[in-house]
Amino acid sequence: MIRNDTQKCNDIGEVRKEIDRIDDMIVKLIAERGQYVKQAAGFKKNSDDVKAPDRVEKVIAGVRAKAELYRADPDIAEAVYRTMINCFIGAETIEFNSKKEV
Ligand SMILES: O=C(O)C(=O)C[C@]1(C(=O)O)C=C[C@@H](O)C=C1
Repeated sequence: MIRNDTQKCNDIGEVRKEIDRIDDMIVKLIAERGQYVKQAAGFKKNSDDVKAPDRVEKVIAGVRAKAELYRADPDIAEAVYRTMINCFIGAETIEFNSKKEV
């Protein structure tokens, strides 16, 4: 759930409790996203397909637009996504190579 009604915190403990709550959601979503990225490997023919640079740029453009909509910093969203997708390409490459060997 997206909450735009952020709470006014009274101390750093309250701030960190909210950050920990949000991190729990983010990590769960990274895990879920990762499962779909692994599945993507099964539909690809070669390592260029795995890297899919055109798709990466589409994802980044979409993420920047969503960041504007939700009042997040688009540069932060892009940097986070570029790092995350690079890591996912690594995981997808391992998955792709393991399927090839079967
Ligand atoms: O869309 C794909 O083809 C994916 O494999 C997913 C994904 C991503 O994490 O968004 C990962 C690897 C590719 O570089 C492109 C995008």
